[in-house]
Amino acid sequence: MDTLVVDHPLAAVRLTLMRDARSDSAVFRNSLRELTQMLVYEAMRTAKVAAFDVATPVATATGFRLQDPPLLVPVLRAGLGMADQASVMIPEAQTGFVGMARDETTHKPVPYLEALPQRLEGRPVFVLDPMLATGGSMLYTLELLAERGASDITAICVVAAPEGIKALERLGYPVRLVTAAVDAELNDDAFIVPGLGDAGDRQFGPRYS
Ligand SMILES: O=P(O)(O)OC[C@H]1O[C@H](OP(=O)(O)OP(=O)(O)O)[C@H](O)[C@@H]1O
Ligand SMILES: O=c1cc[nH]c(=O)[nH]1
Ligand SMILES: [Mg+2]
Repeated sequence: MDTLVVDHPLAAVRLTLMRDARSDSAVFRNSLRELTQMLVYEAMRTAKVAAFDVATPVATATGFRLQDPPLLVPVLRAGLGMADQASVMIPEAQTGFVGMARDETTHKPVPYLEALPQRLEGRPVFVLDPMLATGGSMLYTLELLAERGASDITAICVVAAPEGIKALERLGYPVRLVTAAVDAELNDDAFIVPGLGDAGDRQFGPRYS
């Protein structure tokens, strides 16, 4: 799988604030927003543009517009904290939603929301979820997207575990990964180590199912 680790001092500083257990939810959310800006910027580096003439006050210049703005798909809850900033970066983008929560015993995702276009052939999709741990939640999302014909998918994460990356590679979905870090491993609770804890709880507090 094509994996881009965004290794930049400004990204590292935001990631550090997110990792720091002393950061409160306001600091955590703000750091996630700022980091999302950098991840989306890098994810869009290879986006196709269409050229057109634009009149400056002086002469004609070549201007550019995005040829195929991606569909943004935040995975609730934690991905919600990335959605607004991704839309700021790509104002032309539309947004679909997927919601799921891991069962704390089995670590398998339990879906509760699916709001996506019926057809996604030829349309780039950016899945927004800060955490790729076992990969179960991302795989479920990729399945929904592939069923609708998506074949150009970018998973934008903050921290990825090797186990999750391997799971994505094993199933061979048409996906590339953009992340701020690849961490060491998962612990017995399937949390990423060192990770940053529960990205949903750290933004919003405990989950009420
Ligand atoms: O790779 P996986 O093992 O599937 O774990 C990753 C998932 O866990 C987190 O969500 P969580 O289930 O905690 O829900 P939340 O966002 O509501 O907290 C995270 O945002 C991912 O969606
Ligand atoms: O470390 C982890 C693993 C799954 N979900 C999280 O929010 N954090
Ligand atoms: Mg959570």
